[in-house]
Amino acid sequence: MDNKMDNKILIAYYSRSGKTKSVANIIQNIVNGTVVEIIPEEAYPTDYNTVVDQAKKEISSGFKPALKTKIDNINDYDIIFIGSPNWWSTIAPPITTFLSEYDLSGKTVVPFATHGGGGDGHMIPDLKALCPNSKVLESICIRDNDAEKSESKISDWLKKIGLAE
Ligand SMILES: Cc1cc2nc3c(=O)[nH]c(=O)nc-3n(C[C@H](O)[C@H](O)[C@H](O)COP(=O)(O)O)c2cc1C
Repeated sequence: MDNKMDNKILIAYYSRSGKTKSVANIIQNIVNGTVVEIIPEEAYPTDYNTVVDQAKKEISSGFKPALKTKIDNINDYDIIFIGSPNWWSTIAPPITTFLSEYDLSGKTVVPFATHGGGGDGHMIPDLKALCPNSKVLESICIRDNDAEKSESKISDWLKKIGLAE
């Protein structure tokens, strides 16, 4: 697959503290495509303990925060990378909103995640449940402190799943 020829790749991510953003940018450098940051209308608190508490409540109640980010042309994309930090072993609520707002049926979805030591928990089954009619490729999960220096790992993964040469 020559991704540099068709620009039908979307790389959508949520990142509160920049780690998932770094991974998104590394992916973009390799596969090209359009990077879109998923921004909630209300930013999450910068204080760690406050956001951890808030996230716990949001996740347990299934809260879907409104998004500032709107994608008008989602149907232009065939391959959609979706990046999230691990929050309480699952995807961050803005990603839950994103997957609920956009119908990705028939598209190829490529999850990527960052974590603080717990790996990807149940992020992938939770994500798959929100896009049941998509083809979900093998994901990658990067430790937060390794995000900026994970180029070769990311490149190997992209080759393995057939999205890089
Ligand atoms: C609200 C919250 C919950 C988190 N829960 C987990 C967790 O359950 N397991 C884990 O390994 N890391 C957890 N982390 C750490 C983040 O997944 C990790 O630092 C991630 O790389 C942050 O990504 P970002 O910089 O793109 O926001 C949590 C962080 C936050 C803010």
